Formats: sequence, structure tokens, C-alpha cells
Amino acid sequence: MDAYKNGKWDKCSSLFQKAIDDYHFYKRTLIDCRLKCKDKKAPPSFSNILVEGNCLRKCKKKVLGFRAELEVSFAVNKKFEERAPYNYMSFCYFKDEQFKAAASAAFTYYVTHPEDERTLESLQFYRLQKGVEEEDFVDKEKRSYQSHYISGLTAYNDREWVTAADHFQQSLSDYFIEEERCRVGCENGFVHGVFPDFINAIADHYLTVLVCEQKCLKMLSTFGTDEVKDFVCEHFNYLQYAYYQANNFEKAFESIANYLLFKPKDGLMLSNIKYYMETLGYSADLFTPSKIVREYVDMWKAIDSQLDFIRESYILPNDVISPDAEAVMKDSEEVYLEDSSLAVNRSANVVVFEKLGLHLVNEGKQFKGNDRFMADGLIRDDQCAALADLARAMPENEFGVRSASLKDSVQIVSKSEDYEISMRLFFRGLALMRLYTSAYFDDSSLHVSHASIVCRSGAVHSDLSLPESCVPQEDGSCWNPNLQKPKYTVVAYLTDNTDGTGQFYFRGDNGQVQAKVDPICGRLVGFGRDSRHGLNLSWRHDRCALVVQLSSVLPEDPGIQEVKKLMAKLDEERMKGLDEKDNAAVLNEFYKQGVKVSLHGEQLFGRERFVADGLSTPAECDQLISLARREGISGDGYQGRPSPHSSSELYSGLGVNRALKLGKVAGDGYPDGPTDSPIKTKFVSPYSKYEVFEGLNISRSLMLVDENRISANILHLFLDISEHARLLVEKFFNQTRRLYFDYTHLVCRTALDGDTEDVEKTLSHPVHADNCIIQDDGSCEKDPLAYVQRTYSAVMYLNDDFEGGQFFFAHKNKSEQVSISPTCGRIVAFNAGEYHGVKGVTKGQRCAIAMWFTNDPNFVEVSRLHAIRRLRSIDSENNNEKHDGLDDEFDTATGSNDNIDNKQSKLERELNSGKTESDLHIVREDRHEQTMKADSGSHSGVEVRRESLMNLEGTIDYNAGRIEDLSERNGDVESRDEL
Ligand SMILES: O=C(O)CCC(=O)C(=O)O
Ligand SMILES: [Fe+2]
Repeated sequence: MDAYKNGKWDKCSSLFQKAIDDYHFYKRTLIDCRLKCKDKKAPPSFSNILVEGNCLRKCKKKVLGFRAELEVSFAVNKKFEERAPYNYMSFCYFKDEQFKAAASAAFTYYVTHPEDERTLESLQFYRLQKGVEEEDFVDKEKRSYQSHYISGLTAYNDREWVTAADHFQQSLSDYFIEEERCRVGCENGFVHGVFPDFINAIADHYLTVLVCEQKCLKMLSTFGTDEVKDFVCEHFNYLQYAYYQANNFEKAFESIANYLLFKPKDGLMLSNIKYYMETLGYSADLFTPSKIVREYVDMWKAIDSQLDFIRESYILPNDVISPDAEAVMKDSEEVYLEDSSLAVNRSANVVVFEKLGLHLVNEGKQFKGNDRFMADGLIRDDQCAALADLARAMPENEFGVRSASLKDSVQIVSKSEDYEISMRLFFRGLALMRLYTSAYFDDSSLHVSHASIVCRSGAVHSDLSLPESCVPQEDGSCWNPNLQKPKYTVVAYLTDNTDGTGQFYFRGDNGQVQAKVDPICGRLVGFGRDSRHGLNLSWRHDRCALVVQLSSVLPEDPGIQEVKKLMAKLDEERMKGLDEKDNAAVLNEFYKQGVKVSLHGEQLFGRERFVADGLSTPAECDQLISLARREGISGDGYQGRPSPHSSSELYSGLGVNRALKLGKVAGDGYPDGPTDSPIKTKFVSPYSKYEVFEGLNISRSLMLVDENRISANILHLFLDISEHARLLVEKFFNQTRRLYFDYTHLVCRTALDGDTEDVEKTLSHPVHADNCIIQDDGSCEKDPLAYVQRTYSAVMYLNDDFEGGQFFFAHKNKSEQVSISPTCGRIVAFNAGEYHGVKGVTKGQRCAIAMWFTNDPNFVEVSRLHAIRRLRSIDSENNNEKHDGLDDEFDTATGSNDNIDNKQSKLERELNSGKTESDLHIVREDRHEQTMKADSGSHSGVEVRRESLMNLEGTIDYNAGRIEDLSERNGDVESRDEL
């Protein structure tokens, strides 16, 4: 860790490898000794236990020397079990440019953390490095029986029965060894915490071993992320059939008998026996299970019945682990007995929030405390980042803590309006947190007595500078018993602890940890004043949270009034609606520049539809297409997750259940996607099995700029062109309220080779509407999970060198109404409620920028604001003079409007009345949130129209597009005409 922190990359990779080797050695030794010393034939008696104990001490001492008596802490053990060292190691190798080694370390980590976007991203990067082969993506911790099991399945699918049976047999015998080692690995030390009687000490300790042993089953039958149910038993299902096919009846009978030991009433197996006996005339005594399997099943029966006894009848002291608490076990290293009087179920109070995506995950019961809850989904990633920005704008104190109160945020916004959206999110966030807490505890008296956004720095190991006695609290302070505590505290996390550090925990009265919470963006934890709690410090990442204290007594946080005042002031400046005359003038400027509305209104069978041409030049289209090609995310671009590797790697590394479904692997996870996509198509579209679908959004583009993988200019072009489109849509539809970006997505759809006739019949994007869900009767439901805030949509096309892929408007019955062929510079815009679709792309690649707009400023695409801010700072670094000039214009900009005022007063009303309507908009999952992929493409120097930066800044300022903006654009009319 020291080498890692100090950037000594070659050293850190080799030291982590040593640590891993040593851990393996340590565990192996320990288990070998335990196995060696067990005398399975000796009857259980205390004298035998003494002999075994003696043997164990000697054995450990001999191999481990002084380390024999050292305790490996639970935390360290867990880190190794979770493969954390591979994560660090891959980074060290990466920094050291050893990509092959980095690939295997990263892959090993990925197998147990498939949710880790960073790792996925890195894997994509390694895959593209010279010299890195598919074979380098190996799971270094892979267990041999898993390979055999998968090979068995493959052979079975290929009807190679003898090979299949061999592999399943090998898998079984390897598995039995592995499982025994796992169980023996459970015989670790145990801290009693209390002083039980001799017999209770043994019983209590024994119980923790049993619980641990039972976990081995689940752990060992999990392949990557998938658990194979009834793993051992399933072997016999395959075996009996494989042996039958291979004409090895004797073994087939034994396999059936083995299977029935696990599931004695299994109908299929019983009818197999019947068939053998009645039809083929074999006798019943042939169906005898093997000894080893019988012993195995008996052993588990004994364990299970002991666990049953413990669960039902064994009386635990207050601080002994309860084996029932699986739910909390996930997060917690120690779980203590539950007091059933605490089992209060309050989920009914908060059901209304569920529909909006705020899910109650744990309540008092699972948390061992009446006054505790946890919910997920308050905010999405970009909003988390925007909120954390407020704390990051504050100075860091000596303990590495940055904290922004509401008052601070007013100061921050007064200095830079860049933070306005963050402040508004802060305000809405705390309002929602209060409402949720009020509802959960059924306590309407609550108001916010203090709120702050707190980030603890990950750059330094912050606890080094914390006083010894400090128990760090979420609000950045140390625990102080003398302070008056708020009735409730609610914490919303803003960062993810992908490295497993920085957990929040609850403690019981006797100090033991009762439950732990991994902080992740959008997760909410609430607790009452008597809940003992604390947090582990994190040193690798910043750890940020929005912390709200709720109280039934005044005063309220004075920052609330200040924020309201500032918001009102800002809103007032924008009160003026967009002027229709101005709209017409801006539209005229568009026309003068050569933008031509080719179809609209009746020609398209709908009032709010138009097609325009001339919105971008071929050069610009090409730039964007190459960006999409180089950096687009393979796969769906939505929430589905492509394999970072070859299909075979997916097959072998990431999950047997999915591998079993062969054809469904790639399309898995998309509700309306193809169900029969063959695995050989690596990354398919969510809609058509004949296409690959690659997408890129702004937050990813910004990340690519930050990592120097693409030039700032190309991002600038992406933002600028889309802003140009937004302005046209706003003006053409003669909006009197400003139209904001809700989401921007650069997407390419590529035809795969396939049966052309079939392809033609398949839609690239089935008929849908963008802000509601079409029902069977042709109506469209504004489901809260649809993007109801979207008012208009537009798609700007980038090319026409492909076949198929026409956009079409549809009738209520989904049949085609009118279709439009894409071409560079063409835009189709429409009311987001219009029905539309895309025909199958039969040849080549079709690229477009899809954009969705909203009139609700609460849904502003935050990543766009971030991107603009970043570009502006890059710009000012590169070119101070020019920047100043732009800023002047920026400052004098006028003429914006919006209805935030309305929104805000509504929010205010709800905040006061306890209603839950509009501020719930903050609860949003963005299904377009993408997985990230790395690529080190060359940086193209794109000619960017600097003069149009005004437009971008207009966005950040909620400014309406102004005539001045457009006249600024005159600069590129020439180049457009030229082309
Ligand atoms: O690409 C197109 O033409 C339309 C895409 C679309 O409708 C969507 O992504 O919602
Ligand atoms: Fe659409």
C-alpha cells in the first residue's frame, strides 16, 4: 500500500503479488495443518480433541514460525477474499505499462466485481493494447472444478457424452476437495465478547463455524456473479443422462441414486427409474448411490439439523452472532442477536416513494434498530457529482474534510453561477430526505436543523491526521457525547466506495458492530439520535455525503431561507418568457445560414413534427462519426453489460447460468430485446439481433477528455452541434419557455452479416414514444418510469452510406405513417409523445445524435454543464485573452426565462406541507447511464467554432438562445457554404 500511495509502480505490483502469494501460503498451511491433524476415524472425545489441538499447534508453528499465533484480522482476510489486492495490482501494472499483467489482474478482480465500472473500463482499454491477447484475461483465482464444470456443460451441449461425463466427474471430485478445505477454513478464532460457561463457549464457537460452513456452499457454487442452484446435485442430473447416452448404465443408475439422495421425491428421476425397471427390466437394487456421496449428504444433513436446532431453540447471549441474519451478513462482519421487540415494519409508510425509484432496502428490523433505515435511488450519478462539487469548492480542514453548508452554497453560487444547479439539487435533496424520513417514522414535526455536504479527502490517509480519540461522524466532526444530537440524521451518499473502504456502521449498546453500509451514490441512511454509529475512513477515494439533521424543535437551518432568497432572485431574472418575436428572428437567422425546414406539419401528418437540413457540415459529421466509432460503448449503451472480452471469455469467465442459455447471453438484460441472439454476435443491439449498437454520452466524452483520450475540441463540437439543434427546436416549436437538454446520446447502429430478408423485417428500434409507454390499446401511459419530463425529441443524422435505417413516424396502431431517410446535417424533431421507430439497418453503419429536451430545469443534463465548465477552464488555460472576451459577453447576456419560479414555490409549498410531488423528480434512474469503455484512439484536431461557445455558456446560465448568439455563428456560415 505504501508503494502504491507513493507511486512506486514496479514495486507495488511485485509487492501485491507477494502479498497474494503469502496469503495463499498462509491459508494453505493453516488448512493443510487442520486437515492433517484431524483423525476422522477417532471418535469425538475430549482426549482426541486435545491430541488434535496439540498436533495443530505444532504443525502451524513448524510451517509458520512466529506467525502461527498471529491473528489475521477479519478485515484483512476479507480484503483478500474479495480480491482487493488484484485491483491495486492491476493499477500498478497499468502505471508501469505492463498491460498483459494488468489485464489478468484486472480480470481476476472483475470476476468478483462485475459491477465495477472502472474495472470494466480498464479491461476494454487493455483489450486494445498491443501485445495483449484474449488469453491474458484469465481469472488467476479460478478453481479447477469450475473449468471442468463448464467444459462438462460444453461437451454436454455438443452431445459428446463421454467427455461430458469425464468433466462432470472431475468437477465433482475437485469440488469435494475444495469444499472440505473451505469448511475447514471456517475453524478460525472467535472473540466471545462475553464470558460464557465452558460448554457455552464451545457451543457458541461451534455455531459460528457451522454458519461459516454453510456459506461455503453458496460461495463455491457461484461462478463470477451467478450462483448455480443445487450445484452438486445438478452434476448427477447431467451425469445420469450422459452415462445413459454413452451406454454406461451402471454409472447412470448410480448417478440417479446419487441425485435422489439430494431430492428423494424428484419426479423426473423417479420416472427414469420406472422406465429402466418396467420397460427395460432392470432391478431396483442396481440404483445404489456411491459411498462418498452418501457420506457427503449425511454430513450436510447433520449440519443442517444442528443449525435448525440453533435457530429454533439455542439461546444466544446478546452479543453472539445470530445465524439468521443473512440479510445483514452481507455487509456486516458481525451480526448480533435480534430483539424481536424491535421488529417494526414501516415500509408501508414509504410505498409511494417506491414507484419513483427510491427503494427501501433495509429497515429497522434488518438493521437491528427501531430507528434505522436505508433506501437506494435518491439521485443519479451526475447529480451526485454536482452535489459533491459544492463541498469541493470549500477549503479542506486539517483532517482532510471539506464541508459546505447551505449558507456556504449561497456564497459559492454568488461567486459563480456554475454552481446554481448544485445548490438547487442540494435544496431539493434535503427536502426530499426530510419528506422521506417524516414518512418513514410517521413524524410530521420534522424540519431541517442543519444540512451540509461533506467530502473527506481520499488523497491522504485522513485518519493519520485524526486525533486518536476521534470517532468520525458523517457531518465531518468527531463524536462528542456532550453535544445535543438531532432527532434524526439522514445521510445521502454522493460517491461510491468501489474499493470497499469508507463503510458506515451501526453499533449495538455493547459496542459491537451490528450492520455495515457501503456508501454508494444515491443511497440514503437514516437513524435516530440513540443509534450508535460511525464510519470507516477511506483513503483511496473522496468520500462525499449530503448530511441532513432533522429536529422537532426550532431553529431551522438559516441557510434554507438564504437559499430560497437566492433562488427567487435568480428566477426573477429569468421571469420573462421567451418572446415569440425573438423566436421568429432567431429562426430567420437559421434560414439565412442555410438551414432549411424541408418537411413539417401536414406534410408529416402531425402538428409538432419537422425535418430540417443543413444543420451540420460533412466535415463535422465525419468528426462525430469517428468519435463514435473510436469511443462508442459496444453493446447496448443502456444498462446491459457487454462482455469486455471475447464471447468465449464471457462464456468461461462470467457465468454458467448465462452460458447455459447460450443464445441468450448477448441479449440478456433487455426486456424487449432479442431472446435468441446467438452468442457469436458479441455485442448486439437491445432491439435487433442483426445490429451492433454503440453509444457515447456527454459524461463519457468528458471523461475521455479528462484522460486525454480525445481532444477538447471534439467534445466542443459535440456540445456545440447539439446546442445548435436544441436552439432550432426551441425556436421552431415557438417555445415560450426555455427548452433544456435532458439527455444527449451519440449512437451508431451497425448491420451484422445475416439473413437479409429477415433483417428487413426487423426494426432497429421498435415503435415507441419518448415520454410515455405505449399500451396495447394504442394509448400512451405517462408512467413515472418513462421519461415524462421530456417534451421534445430530436435526432440529428450524420451519414447516409448505409442501407435501411429510415426513421418513421407511426400510427397509433404502430404501422408506418411516413418515413425519413437519414443524411448528414438532417434533423428530425418532434413532440416526445409522438409514436416513431427506426427500420432495420441492413448494411453499413448509421450514426446519429439523439437528443431529448425538457422544459423542466430540474432535469437539466448535468454532465453537459460539467462539460461546458471544463471546456471553459481548458479554454482559459490555453487562451486567456479570448476567454476574457467571452466572459464579458457572458456577463452581459440577458433575456433568459424559465418557469423555475413556479417550480420552486411549489417545492417550497411541499416542503412546508409535507407533500411529495414535484421534488420527487429528483428521484430518477437514468437508464441511459452507460458503462464505460476505454480506448486510446488518436486525438484528432477538430476545427471548432470558438465563437459559438456563447451558446454553450447560454446553457449553463439557463439563458435563452439570443440573436447575438446566432450572429456569433455567422463565422461558420462561410465554411458551411463552402462545403
Ligand atoms: O435514431 C433514430 O432515428 C431515432 C432513435 C429514437 O427514436 C430513440 O432513441 O428514442
Ligand atoms: Fe425515440
